[in-house]
Amino acid sequence: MATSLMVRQCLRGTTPIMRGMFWSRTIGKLEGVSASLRCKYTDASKFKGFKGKHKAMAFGDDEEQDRGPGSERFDLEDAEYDAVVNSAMRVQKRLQNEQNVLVIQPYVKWGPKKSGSQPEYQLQEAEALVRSLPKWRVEHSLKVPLESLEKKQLFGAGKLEELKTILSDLQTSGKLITCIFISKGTLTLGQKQFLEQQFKLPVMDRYSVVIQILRLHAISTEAKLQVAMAEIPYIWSQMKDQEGSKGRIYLTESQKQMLRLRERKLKNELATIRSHRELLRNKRKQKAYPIVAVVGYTNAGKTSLIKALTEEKSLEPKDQLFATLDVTAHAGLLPCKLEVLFMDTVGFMADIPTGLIECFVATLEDAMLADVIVHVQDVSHENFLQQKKHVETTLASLLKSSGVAQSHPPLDNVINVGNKVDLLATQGIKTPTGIQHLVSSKTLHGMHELLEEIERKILEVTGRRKIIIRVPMGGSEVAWLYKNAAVTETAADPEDSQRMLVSAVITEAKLQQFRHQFVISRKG
Ligand SMILES: Nc1nc2c(ncn2[C@@H]2O[C@H](COP(=O)(O)OP(=O)(O)OP(=O)(O)O)[C@@H](O)[C@H]2O)c(=O)[nH]1
Ligand SMILES: [Mg+2]
Repeated sequence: MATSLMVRQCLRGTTPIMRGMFWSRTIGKLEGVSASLRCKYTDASKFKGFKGKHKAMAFGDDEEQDRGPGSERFDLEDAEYDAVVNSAMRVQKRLQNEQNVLVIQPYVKWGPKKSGSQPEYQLQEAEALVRSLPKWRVEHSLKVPLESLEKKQLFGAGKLEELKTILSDLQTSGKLITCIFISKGTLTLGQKQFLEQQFKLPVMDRYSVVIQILRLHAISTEAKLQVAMAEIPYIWSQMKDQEGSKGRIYLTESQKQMLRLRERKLKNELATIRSHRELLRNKRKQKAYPIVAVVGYTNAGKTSLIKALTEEKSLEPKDQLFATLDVTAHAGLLPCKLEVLFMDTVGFMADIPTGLIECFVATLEDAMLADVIVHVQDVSHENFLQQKKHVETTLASLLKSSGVAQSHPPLDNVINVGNKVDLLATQGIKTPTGIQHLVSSKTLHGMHELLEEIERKILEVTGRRKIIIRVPMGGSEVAWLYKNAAVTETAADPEDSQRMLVSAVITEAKLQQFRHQFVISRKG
């Protein structure tokens, strides 16, 4: 049901001939794979052996597939909840409006609480978060050194006066600031209320800005549920603060009950989706499609790289943080013509509160169970080494906490790829330490070499071999090979007109089976 629905959806816009081709080639072979159209690379010479045949498949963009058949629908729209989340996050209603934002990046100058990232880069990232929201723009931004980020009112009296003067100078110089983004994970409700009184403007923290972006970018049911789930710890934390510091009750008993019920329902719903996802994963494993997960820091070019590797036109890279929130799979061909699935994933980012990340961890399970992981890094970014470190540390801890590490080799199946090489000075580019391939998803530089490396790694980790085998013309051997291996080429045998040469990629186990069935039994 799920497959046929998705296939039907994906075939919209294709011609009858294409549809015919699709049904005959795909059904019973690729589970849940969508439209397959031929198209050429702009610079095909760079892609020897990779002719551009591809298919795209999006796990997570089909509701039936997301949820599993027969599951009940959970309505995310709830006026009572909206009232609660709006007051906790403050900005929902203003999301559609234009905002001129003053970005403040507080940072600890010395001591153990000093962040690993330099404040310049943290500020750049904070600005990029604001720019990821349509109609929001950075009117002014500044870094503020502090002794600690844990003070009750965040800023001391002197610093606060300084900031108020800066704000009033900006207003008098004609810059109309409409809200203040303090780029710290979470501000307590007390801090927010105090600062809003002082600045007479709405104040947002990193958690609430990221949630706004995620809400906008969530497309699939799973992503929407995950974002809804990610909001709940934030509301609880804001409520706790209000009760603790002021002794007032921020949520009524019925609102608390509503929140608990919503949390429970979301958990159940996500659990159902995840068990269905696991089922799909197992099906894919049975079909023996090797899987290449593409991971990396947000905006590194993961989606662009997959688009370049698969020619999948529907993929839309965007200059926004957290543009991709759904794990999607896109079929591509390796130079040996073996079909593989490239999985696009959610980007990583430093200084994101744990409550937020946790909701997206399960989405990354598919990536963690992949045969090969391509770690895309933006080598044109000044801070790319720090970004690399952040992704590696997070991936390693995800592997450990999810228990995947026991069943899967630790990150030794990773290929480190440096993307956006076209943005580096052309003279004397040196491959940075730890990077195996320098590529440009824009100019397609280095793509063929990368595909060859992916192929080498895939064959190694999945125990597959490339073989050329001589079989009787039209015999059952050929049919067997088509069923059990990836046949990449067939040709007439120049030495024997009764035989043909079949090139195939096959696992060692299947090769043994072939020998047993056709070579040994014939001898016997
Ligand atoms: N110049 C240049 N720009 C690139 C290259 N690869 C990607 N970009 C640009 O970088 C931006 C981000 O690209 P995406 O592919 O969306 O990045 P992503 O890693 O998928 O980002 P998220 O999904 O948000 O985590 C887009 O504006 C791309 O056009 C490249 O090789 N060269
Ligand atoms: Mg993306």
